[in-house]
Amino acid sequence: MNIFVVNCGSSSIKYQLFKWPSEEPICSGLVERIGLENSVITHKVYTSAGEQVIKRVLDLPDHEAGMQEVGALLTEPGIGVIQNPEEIEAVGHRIVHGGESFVQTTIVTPEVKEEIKRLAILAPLHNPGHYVGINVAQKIFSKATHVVVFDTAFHATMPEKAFRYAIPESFYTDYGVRVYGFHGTSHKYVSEQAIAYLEKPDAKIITIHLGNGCSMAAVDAGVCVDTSMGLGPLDGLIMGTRCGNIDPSVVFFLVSQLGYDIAQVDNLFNKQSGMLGLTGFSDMRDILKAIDAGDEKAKLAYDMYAYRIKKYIGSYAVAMNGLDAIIFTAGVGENDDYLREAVCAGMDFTGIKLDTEKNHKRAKGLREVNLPDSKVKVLIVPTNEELEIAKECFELLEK
Ligand SMILES: Nc1ncnc2c1ncn2[C@@H]1O[C@H](COP(=O)(O)OP(=O)(O)O)[C@@H](O)[C@H]1O
Ligand SMILES: CC(=O)OP(=O)(O)O
Ligand SMILES: [Mg+2]
Repeated sequence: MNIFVVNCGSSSIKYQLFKWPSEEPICSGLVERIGLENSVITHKVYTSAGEQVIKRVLDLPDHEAGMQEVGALLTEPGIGVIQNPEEIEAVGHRIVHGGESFVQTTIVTPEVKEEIKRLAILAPLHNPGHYVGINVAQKIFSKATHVVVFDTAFHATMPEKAFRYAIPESFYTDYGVRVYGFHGTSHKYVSEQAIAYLEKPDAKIITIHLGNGCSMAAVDAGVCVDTSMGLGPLDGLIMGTRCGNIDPSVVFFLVSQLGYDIAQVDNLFNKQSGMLGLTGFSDMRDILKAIDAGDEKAKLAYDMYAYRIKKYIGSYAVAMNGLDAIIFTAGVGENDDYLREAVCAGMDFTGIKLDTEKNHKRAKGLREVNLPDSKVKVLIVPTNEELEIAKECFELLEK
């Protein structure tokens, strides 16, 4: 079976085509910097002779333009991996927010699409892209069964003391106002990889997913017990354009003193804040360049970003009463060695001792970058949300 997986992030589309059940990747790709100048498509075709990489720079204003470009690449003469889009039998879509209605992997129906669209109120940076992604993919892969896999699913195991907010109960019971948590497919995938690597099914692990959106999870014996994002993907860590954890008093101040309306507050916190608000750049590579050029604001923002992660490591280690491993994953977590160093610096009392030399080495795959006497393993585990989604997709269709 050919399973095509689409992961529309806030600024990117990741996609991968798999042969299933052999789990063989046929091609994959990444559309980056959507909505910014010079969007880049990196498309990889896997053959017995090796990997063929096709890179194209073009301006892609939105997810729709990106998806169309991806569809054309799959069948392009010379590099195409299929003759006809009808050869794709299933498409798995990554969906950030399924609200109370959807937690389990589900086949796309018009009702499912409407609910995903409606939930854009809770995930304004993601659900609109997902909705467009499903519609465009349904046109291109019209013969395929389309399936949605939710970011929230892995967090459904959290105990009530972790997922409830300290506001009157009726907001939870009547309206579902609670912590949902996101990036679940990634937290699940990397924690399972680490458990297998450590050969320790009862390991206490903190997963640190640092992409454009950033979140952490406390995973005890394979089960998520807490996570840093909340009702929507805005709480917790400092992100590319999102502020993360902030005192709600700031909202009162913006509204009562500065005359903001709620749409402006939403726009400020989701799109103009985080690293963008602090430095003028949302992409960590631009921030690293600015730091190199002596930009003090960029340096402060980087320190703040790392400091926020440290605080969650501390609280999750205490919440689980122990810690066997921390995992860095996603764009920043996997690639930014200076950030990993900044997070792990001065944490010896927790048992975390980074091997700076190993940490700076460029390498692929799961790797351990702690010193031999570190009580806590420091792991870099490349996430593979696409593989996990294909797996969920296949399991559903098999039933
Ligand atoms: N070599 C690198 N060094 C530092 N940051 C990097 C590097 N490569 C990618 N990133 C950062 O990773 C982030 C995107 O991560 P990704 O997981 O692809 O995000 P998303 O899925 O949310 O779109 C960007 O901020 C980008 O700057
Ligand atoms: C939930 C979320 O923030 O996703 P992303 O990192 O893809 O923006
Ligand atoms: Mg992502």
